[in-house]
Amino acid sequence: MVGVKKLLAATAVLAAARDHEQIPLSSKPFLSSDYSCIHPPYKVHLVSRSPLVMYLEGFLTGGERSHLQNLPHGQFRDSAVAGAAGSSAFHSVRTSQSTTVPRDALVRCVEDRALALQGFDTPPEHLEPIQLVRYGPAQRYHYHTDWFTDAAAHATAAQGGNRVSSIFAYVRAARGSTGTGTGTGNSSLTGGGTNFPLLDVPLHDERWCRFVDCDDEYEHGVTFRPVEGNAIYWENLLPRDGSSGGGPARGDQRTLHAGLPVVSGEKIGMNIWTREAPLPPGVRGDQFNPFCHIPQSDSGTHAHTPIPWPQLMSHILFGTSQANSLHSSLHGNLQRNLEHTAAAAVAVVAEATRNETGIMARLNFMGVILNFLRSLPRPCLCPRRNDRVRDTAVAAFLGCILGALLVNIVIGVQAAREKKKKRTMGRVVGDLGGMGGFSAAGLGLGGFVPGMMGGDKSVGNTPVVGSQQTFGGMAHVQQGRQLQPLEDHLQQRQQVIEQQKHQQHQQQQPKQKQPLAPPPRNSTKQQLQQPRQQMQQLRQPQQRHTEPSLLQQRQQLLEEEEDQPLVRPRSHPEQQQSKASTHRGTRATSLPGTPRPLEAPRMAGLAARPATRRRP
Ligand SMILES: O=C(O)CCC(=O)C(=O)O
Ligand SMILES: [Fe+2]
Repeated sequence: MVGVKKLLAATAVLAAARDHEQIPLSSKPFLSSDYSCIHPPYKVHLVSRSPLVMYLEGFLTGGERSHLQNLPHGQFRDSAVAGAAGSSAFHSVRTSQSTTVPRDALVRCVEDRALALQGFDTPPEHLEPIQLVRYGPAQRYHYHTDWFTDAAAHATAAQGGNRVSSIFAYVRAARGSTGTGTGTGNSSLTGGGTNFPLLDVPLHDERWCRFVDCDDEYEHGVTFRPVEGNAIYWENLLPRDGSSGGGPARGDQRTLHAGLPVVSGEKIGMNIWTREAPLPPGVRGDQFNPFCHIPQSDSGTHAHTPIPWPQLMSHILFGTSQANSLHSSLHGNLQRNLEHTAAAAVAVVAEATRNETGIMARLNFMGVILNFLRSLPRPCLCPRRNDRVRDTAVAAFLGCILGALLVNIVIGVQAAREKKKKRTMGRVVGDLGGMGGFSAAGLGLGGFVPGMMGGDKSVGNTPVVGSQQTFGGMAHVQQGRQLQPLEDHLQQRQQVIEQQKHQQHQQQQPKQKQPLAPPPRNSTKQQLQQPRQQMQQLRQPQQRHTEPSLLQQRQQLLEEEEDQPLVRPRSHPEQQQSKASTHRGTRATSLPGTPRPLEAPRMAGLAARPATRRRP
């Protein structure tokens, strides 16, 4: 027993040291016990009623932003998108990097805010783990929807259904890398706006220009400028009107959007996605994992209240009364806190068999293993990457076997001295099996089994079922034939723009080439109205078209356009800044393969057209 106690003491020191290490420096202030969740008085501005889009001014506090900005760089991985048949894939449609955020007190505070925004009825289990996405120069996220277009693969009832809503918040919009920690504003970020091409909202008031690119063409929909701390909220699914026949809710195509390329500087955004139903156990990372579990207080705010492990271990080692008190002190959390329940059970059994020294030693050692596993740093047992879960689980398992061997050798030596060889050998074999099984069970609860079930469900930034990446809509890009609805929208939209530009081009032809009667006085209005009517048709939800088209074509056009930015006359210095801030030149008007219109008439046409959002 003396040896075991020494082992306990060593374990305590090791665990305490690791517990200390696990908190990154930048996170300390927010993870300390005196952190309290205070929601900022953010303002809500309605952008669109249908689809519901709201602009949230000041959604994140400065402290929250700097905490999120200072996450270790290594945690960001190349973003993946949902592939066909439920797989995920890395694709040029998303060149940014992303990571999920550990659910510390600060992150849970932001989660609570996101839930409160959506009413008080959405349980936290509907929230996907919060995702950060980081863009450097030239990085972008092409047009996509956040709702899963391939619902059968990503949005079954068992997977929590589809994404009801999205909140995209600007965590950082500044120059340089987050490593410098100088997230002081967005003065040096250019590009990186969030564009909703199918949003049909006339934002005429000048006050919008702080948040949207007022200099943008009407046909481009709405481009939100990346303003630190602000966020966009939108609803992804159409209201159920009976036409879905009790089937899955349909996604709203008007929520198509893109993260436009960053030209210079760095942008970090944050995705908070809410599902229709609770996510399966394990996806949120800390719900059914006894080693990672953080109980929820009665008030609904999350509180991390584990019993210090040395205290827990002393309960296990000494006597029933402590075990009982431990049991009662855990009463409120029993159902959610399997770890403590298991430890208490070990203590109770140990107490009941106190007279049997051998059994006592074994049970105690099991308690030690349990507590040792529990005392390991959370990134170790609740790692952010699934492969680390596996590695750690395997390593811990081997450690347990070794530990069991050691104890049994000690017991064996003692027993041999007492000349009870036969009995000892039986006990050694029994101990090995028992402890190995116990260790496996503990590890299973601790993350191994959740990691195996359904692939990757632990918190992490590797491909994980429906939670760790932006999957929405990107199955379109993977499989051409699935692209149809959104492609069609984009192609038709492109055609409308094309047509409009063509008309303008015609109008700009020298007079001698148009010897016929001058156009009626309202011709300009007609020109503008016709495409606008067409655009409005496009923006109707659920409109289906059958002509084939390619989303990539539009992306190629955008790239071409960025390579050759247009110089346009600007009337206001703020307009120039606004334009520069999102790097939105006029979009190309021709399909790939067709010659680009000549620059001069195109510019002349643009100059003649009062189609920007900003009104005089
Ligand atoms: O970066 C942006 O502006 C938008 C990002 C986005 O839509 C996403 O991550 O799903
Ligand atoms: Fe998105």
